[in-house]
Amino acid sequence: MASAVESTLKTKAQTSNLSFYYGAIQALKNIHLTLAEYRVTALIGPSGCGKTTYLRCFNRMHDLYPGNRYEGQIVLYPDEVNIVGPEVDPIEVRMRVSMVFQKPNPFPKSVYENVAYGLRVRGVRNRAELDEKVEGALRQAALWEEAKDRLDSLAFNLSGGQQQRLCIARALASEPEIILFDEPTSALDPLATLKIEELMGQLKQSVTILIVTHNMQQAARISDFTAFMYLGEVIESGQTNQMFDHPTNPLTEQYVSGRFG
Ligand SMILES: Nc1ncnc2c1ncn2[C@@H]1O[C@H](COP(=O)(O)OP(=O)(O)OP(=O)(O)O)[C@@H](O)[C@H]1O
Repeated sequence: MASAVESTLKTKAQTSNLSFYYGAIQALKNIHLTLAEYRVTALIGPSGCGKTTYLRCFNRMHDLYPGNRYEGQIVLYPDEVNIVGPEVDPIEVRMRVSMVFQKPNPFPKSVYENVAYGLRVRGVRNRAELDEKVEGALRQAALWEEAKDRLDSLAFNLSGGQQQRLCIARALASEPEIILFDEPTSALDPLATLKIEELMGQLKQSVTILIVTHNMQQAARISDFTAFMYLGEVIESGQTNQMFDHPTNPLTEQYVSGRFG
Protein backbone atom coordinates (compact mmCIF):
# COMPACT_ATOMS: atom_id res chain seq x y z
CA MET A 1 0.00 0.00 0.00
CA ALA A 2 1.27 3.52 -0.81
CA SER A 3 2.55 5.48 2.17
CA ALA A 4 1.17 8.90 3.11
CA VAL A 5 4.24 10.59 1.59
CA GLU A 6 3.98 8.60 -1.62
CA SER A 7 0.29 9.43 -1.98
CA THR A 8 1.26 13.10 -2.48
CA LEU A 9 3.26 12.24 -5.60
CA LYS A 10 2.43 13.84 -8.91
CA THR A 11 2.09 11.85 -12.09
CA LYS A 12 4.74 12.68 -14.71
CA ALA A 13 3.59 10.25 -17.40
CA GLN A 14 0.59 8.01 -17.77
CA THR A 15 0.70 5.08 -20.18
CA SER A 16 -2.71 3.76 -21.21
CA ASN A 17 -3.63 0.96 -23.62
CA LEU A 18 -0.18 1.18 -25.21
CA SER A 19 0.59 -1.41 -27.86
CA PHE A 20 3.58 -1.36 -30.16
CA TYR A 21 4.27 -3.18 -33.43
CA TYR A 22 7.54 -3.82 -35.30
CA GLY A 23 5.77 -4.19 -38.64
CA ALA A 24 3.59 -7.27 -38.18
CA ILE A 25 5.19 -8.25 -34.86
CA GLN A 26 3.39 -7.02 -31.76
CA ALA A 27 6.02 -6.36 -29.06
CA LEU A 28 3.91 -4.47 -26.49
CA LYS A 29 0.37 -5.37 -25.48
CA ASN A 30 -2.03 -2.95 -23.88
CA ILE A 31 0.35 -1.45 -21.31
CA HIS A 32 -0.89 0.65 -18.40
CA LEU A 33 1.68 2.30 -16.14
CA THR A 34 2.09 5.53 -14.17
CA LEU A 35 5.49 7.23 -13.81
CA ALA A 36 5.67 9.29 -10.63
CA GLU A 37 7.40 12.65 -10.91
CA TYR A 38 10.90 12.87 -9.37
CA ARG A 39 11.03 9.15 -8.71
CA VAL A 40 12.94 6.24 -10.26
CA THR A 41 10.82 3.57 -11.91
CA ALA A 42 12.56 0.32 -12.92
CA LEU A 43 11.42 -1.98 -15.72
CA ILE A 44 12.35 -5.59 -15.04
CA GLY A 45 11.55 -8.89 -16.72
CA PRO A 46 13.12 -11.73 -18.70
CA SER A 47 15.00 -11.19 -21.96
CA GLY A 48 12.71 -10.31 -24.86
CA CYS A 49 9.74 -9.25 -22.70
CA GLY A 50 9.68 -5.74 -24.19
CA LYS A 51 11.52 -3.54 -21.66
CA THR A 52 13.70 -1.74 -24.21
CA THR A 53 10.84 -1.50 -26.68
CA TYR A 54 8.71 0.21 -24.05
CA LEU A 55 11.53 2.53 -22.94
CA ARG A 56 12.11 3.63 -26.53
CA CYS A 57 8.46 4.63 -26.96
CA PHE A 58 9.10 7.45 -24.49
CA ASN A 59 11.45 9.30 -26.82
CA ARG A 60 9.90 8.09 -30.07
CA MET A 61 13.06 6.28 -31.04
CA HIS A 62 11.01 3.75 -32.99
CA ASP A 63 10.05 6.50 -35.43
CA LEU A 64 13.54 6.26 -36.92
CA TYR A 65 12.54 2.98 -38.61
CA PRO A 66 9.71 2.58 -41.11
CA GLY A 67 6.84 0.19 -40.39
CA ASN A 68 6.84 0.67 -36.62
CA ARG A 69 3.48 1.57 -35.11
CA TYR A 70 2.12 2.75 -31.75
CA GLU A 71 -1.42 2.35 -30.47
CA GLY A 72 -2.71 3.95 -27.29
CA GLN A 73 -1.16 6.75 -25.29
CA ILE A 74 1.72 7.98 -23.19
CA VAL A 75 0.46 11.25 -21.74
CA LEU A 76 3.07 13.62 -20.33
CA TYR A 77 2.08 15.97 -17.52
CA PRO A 78 1.46 18.78 -16.70
CA ASP A 79 0.45 19.69 -20.26
CA GLU A 80 -1.23 16.35 -21.02
CA VAL A 81 0.42 15.75 -24.39
CA ASN A 82 0.15 12.24 -25.83
CA ILE A 83 3.81 11.86 -26.86
CA VAL A 84 3.17 8.85 -29.11
CA GLY A 85 0.42 10.70 -30.97
CA PRO A 86 1.17 11.03 -34.72
CA GLU A 87 0.59 14.80 -34.56
CA VAL A 88 3.39 15.24 -32.03
CA ASP A 89 6.88 15.94 -33.45
CA PRO A 90 9.40 13.33 -32.21
CA ILE A 91 12.09 16.03 -32.07
CA GLU A 92 9.97 17.96 -29.56
CA VAL A 93 9.53 14.80 -27.52
CA ARG A 94 13.30 14.16 -27.48
CA MET A 95 13.86 17.68 -26.06
CA ARG A 96 11.71 16.68 -23.09
CA VAL A 97 12.80 13.05 -22.76
CA SER A 98 16.54 12.20 -23.00
CA MET A 99 18.12 8.78 -23.22
CA VAL A 100 21.28 7.15 -21.88
CA PHE A 101 22.28 3.90 -23.55
CA GLN A 102 23.76 0.61 -22.41
CA LYS A 103 27.26 1.34 -23.67
CA PRO A 104 28.70 4.82 -23.23
CA ASN A 105 28.46 6.43 -26.67
CA PRO A 106 30.12 9.85 -26.57
CA PHE A 107 30.51 11.71 -29.84
CA PRO A 108 34.04 11.78 -31.33
CA LYS A 109 34.48 15.28 -29.95
CA SER A 110 35.96 16.93 -26.89
CA VAL A 111 34.42 16.54 -23.44
CA TYR A 112 33.13 20.13 -23.67
CA GLU A 113 31.65 19.72 -27.13
CA ASN A 114 29.83 16.52 -26.16
CA VAL A 115 27.82 18.45 -23.60
CA ALA A 116 27.57 21.64 -25.66
CA TYR A 117 26.35 19.80 -28.76
CA GLY A 118 22.67 19.66 -27.84
CA LEU A 119 22.76 23.24 -26.60
CA ARG A 120 24.20 24.44 -29.92
CA VAL A 121 21.52 22.49 -31.81
CA ARG A 122 18.96 24.32 -29.70
CA GLY A 123 20.45 27.65 -30.74
CA VAL A 124 22.61 28.58 -27.75
CA ARG A 125 25.52 30.58 -29.25
CA ASN A 126 26.72 32.78 -26.41
CA ARG A 127 30.02 31.37 -25.11
CA ALA A 128 29.46 32.43 -21.49
CA GLU A 129 26.02 30.78 -21.49
CA LEU A 130 27.45 27.63 -23.07
CA ASP A 131 30.26 27.53 -20.49
CA GLU A 132 27.80 27.91 -17.65
CA LYS A 133 25.43 25.22 -18.91
CA VAL A 134 28.24 22.78 -19.74
CA GLU A 135 29.69 23.19 -16.25
CA GLY A 136 26.24 22.85 -14.68
CA ALA A 137 25.52 19.61 -16.55
CA LEU A 138 28.96 18.17 -15.73
CA ARG A 139 28.48 19.05 -12.07
CA GLN A 140 25.03 17.46 -12.06
CA ALA A 141 26.54 14.32 -13.59
CA ALA A 142 29.24 14.26 -10.87
CA LEU A 143 31.97 14.62 -13.50
CA TRP A 144 33.08 18.23 -13.14
CA GLU A 145 35.94 17.65 -10.70
CA GLU A 146 37.40 14.90 -12.87
CA ALA A 147 36.80 16.65 -16.19
CA LYS A 148 37.33 20.38 -15.56
CA ASP A 149 41.03 20.22 -16.52
CA ARG A 150 40.44 18.13 -19.61
CA LEU A 151 37.46 19.79 -21.24
CA ASP A 152 39.31 20.03 -24.56
CA SER A 153 40.50 16.45 -24.53
CA LEU A 154 38.76 13.83 -26.64
CA ALA A 155 35.86 12.17 -24.79
CA PHE A 156 37.23 8.72 -25.66
CA ASN A 157 40.21 9.40 -23.39
CA LEU A 158 37.93 9.21 -20.33
CA SER A 159 37.39 5.91 -18.51
CA GLY A 160 34.25 3.89 -19.29
CA GLY A 161 32.49 5.11 -16.16
CA GLN A 162 33.49 8.71 -16.86
CA GLN A 163 32.26 8.36 -20.45
CA GLN A 164 28.90 7.15 -19.17
CA ARG A 165 28.67 10.12 -16.78
CA LEU A 166 29.56 12.35 -19.74
CA CYS A 167 26.63 10.83 -21.64
CA ILE A 168 24.45 11.59 -18.63
CA ALA A 169 25.74 15.20 -18.65
CA ARG A 170 24.94 15.38 -22.36
CA ALA A 171 21.42 14.10 -21.63
CA LEU A 172 21.02 16.63 -18.80
CA ALA A 173 22.21 19.64 -20.77
CA SER A 174 18.86 20.07 -22.50
CA GLU A 175 17.13 20.11 -19.10
CA PRO A 176 14.84 17.17 -19.84
CA GLU A 177 11.81 16.26 -17.75
CA ILE A 178 12.46 12.52 -18.03
CA ILE A 179 15.70 10.57 -18.52
CA LEU A 180 15.54 7.03 -19.88
CA PHE A 181 18.34 4.68 -18.87
CA ASP A 182 18.71 1.42 -20.81
CA GLU A 183 20.88 -0.84 -18.64
CA PRO A 184 23.30 2.06 -18.09
CA THR A 185 25.80 0.14 -15.96
CA SER A 186 25.96 -3.20 -17.75
CA ALA A 187 29.30 -2.29 -19.37
CA LEU A 188 30.82 -0.85 -16.16
CA ASP A 189 32.84 -2.20 -13.24
CA PRO A 190 31.30 -2.26 -9.70
CA LEU A 191 32.83 1.05 -8.61
CA ALA A 192 31.71 2.92 -11.72
CA THR A 193 28.29 1.27 -11.30
CA LEU A 194 28.05 2.51 -7.73
CA LYS A 195 28.82 6.08 -8.85
CA ILE A 196 26.06 5.99 -11.47
CA GLU A 197 23.61 4.54 -8.96
CA GLU A 198 24.44 7.28 -6.43
CA LEU A 199 24.10 9.84 -9.17
CA MET A 200 20.59 8.66 -10.00
CA GLY A 201 19.63 9.19 -6.38
CA GLN A 202 20.67 12.84 -6.74
CA LEU A 203 19.24 13.37 -10.21
CA LYS A 204 15.74 12.37 -9.20
CA GLN A 205 15.48 15.58 -7.21
CA SER A 206 15.05 17.40 -10.52
CA VAL A 207 14.16 14.80 -13.14
CA THR A 208 11.94 11.72 -13.46
CA ILE A 209 13.83 8.51 -14.23
CA LEU A 210 12.82 5.35 -16.06
CA ILE A 211 15.43 2.59 -16.10
CA VAL A 212 15.67 -0.84 -17.68
CA THR A 213 17.83 -3.20 -15.66
CA HIS A 214 18.56 -6.92 -15.63
CA ASN A 215 20.09 -6.57 -12.21
CA MET A 216 17.53 -7.29 -9.49
CA GLN A 217 19.77 -5.89 -6.74
CA GLN A 218 20.18 -2.71 -8.73
CA ALA A 219 16.43 -2.34 -9.19
CA ALA A 220 15.93 -2.90 -5.47
CA ARG A 221 18.69 -0.40 -4.57
CA ILE A 222 17.83 2.52 -6.78
CA SER A 223 14.16 2.43 -7.75
CA ASP A 224 11.11 3.71 -5.93
CA PHE A 225 8.70 1.86 -8.21
CA THR A 226 9.10 -1.29 -10.27
CA ALA A 227 7.15 -2.73 -13.18
CA PHE A 228 7.52 -6.40 -14.07
CA MET A 229 7.07 -7.17 -17.77
CA TYR A 230 6.44 -10.51 -19.39
CA LEU A 231 5.70 -11.30 -23.05
CA GLY A 232 5.06 -7.67 -23.93
CA GLU A 233 2.77 -6.92 -21.00
CA VAL A 234 3.19 -5.20 -17.64
CA ILE A 235 2.13 -8.02 -15.36
CA GLU A 236 2.49 -6.13 -12.08
CA SER A 237 3.75 -2.77 -10.87
CA GLY A 238 4.02 -0.98 -7.55
CA GLN A 239 6.39 0.28 -4.91
CA THR A 240 9.72 -1.50 -5.23
CA ASN A 241 9.83 -2.95 -1.71
CA GLN A 242 6.32 -4.30 -2.17
CA MET A 243 7.21 -5.81 -5.57
CA PHE A 244 10.28 -7.56 -4.17
CA ASP A 245 8.96 -8.59 -0.76
CA HIS A 246 5.28 -9.25 -1.39
CA PRO A 247 4.50 -9.51 -5.09
CA THR A 248 0.92 -10.48 -5.76
CA ASN A 249 1.40 -12.22 -9.11
CA PRO A 250 3.10 -15.69 -9.01
CA LEU A 251 5.10 -14.84 -12.16
CA THR A 252 6.55 -11.74 -10.48
CA GLU A 253 7.36 -13.80 -7.42
CA GLN A 254 9.17 -16.41 -9.50
CA TYR A 255 11.13 -13.75 -11.38
CA VAL A 256 12.24 -11.62 -8.42
CA SER A 257 13.25 -14.74 -6.49
CA GLY A 258 15.42 -15.82 -9.43
CA ARG A 259 13.44 -18.91 -10.35
CA PHE A 260 13.14 -17.91 -14.02
CA GLY A 261 14.45 -15.32 -16.42
N1 LIG B 1 13.71 -4.21 -34.54
C1 LIG B 1 12.93 -5.25 -34.21
N2 LIG B 1 12.18 -5.88 -35.14
C2 LIG B 1 11.37 -6.92 -34.82
N3 LIG B 1 11.23 -7.40 -33.56
C3 LIG B 1 11.96 -6.81 -32.60
C4 LIG B 1 12.85 -5.72 -32.88
N4 LIG B 1 13.43 -5.36 -31.70
C5 LIG B 1 12.95 -6.18 -30.76
N5 LIG B 1 12.06 -7.06 -31.29
C6 LIG B 1 11.29 -8.08 -30.57
O1 LIG B 1 10.46 -7.43 -29.62
C7 LIG B 1 10.42 -8.18 -28.43
C8 LIG B 1 10.86 -7.32 -27.27
O2 LIG B 1 12.23 -7.01 -27.40
P1 LIG B 1 12.98 -6.02 -26.38
O3 LIG B 1 14.34 -5.80 -26.91
O4 LIG B 1 12.13 -4.86 -26.14
O5 LIG B 1 13.03 -6.92 -25.06
P2 LIG B 1 13.86 -6.70 -23.72
O6 LIG B 1 12.96 -7.08 -22.62
O7 LIG B 1 14.44 -5.34 -23.69
O8 LIG B 1 15.00 -7.79 -23.89
P3 LIG B 1 16.49 -7.83 -23.32
O9 LIG B 1 16.34 -7.88 -21.85
O10 LIG B 1 17.05 -9.08 -23.88
O11 LIG B 1 17.20 -6.60 -23.82
C9 LIG B 1 11.31 -9.41 -28.63
O12 LIG B 1 10.51 -10.50 -29.01
C10 LIG B 1 12.21 -8.98 -29.76
O13 LIG B 1 12.63 -10.09 -30.53
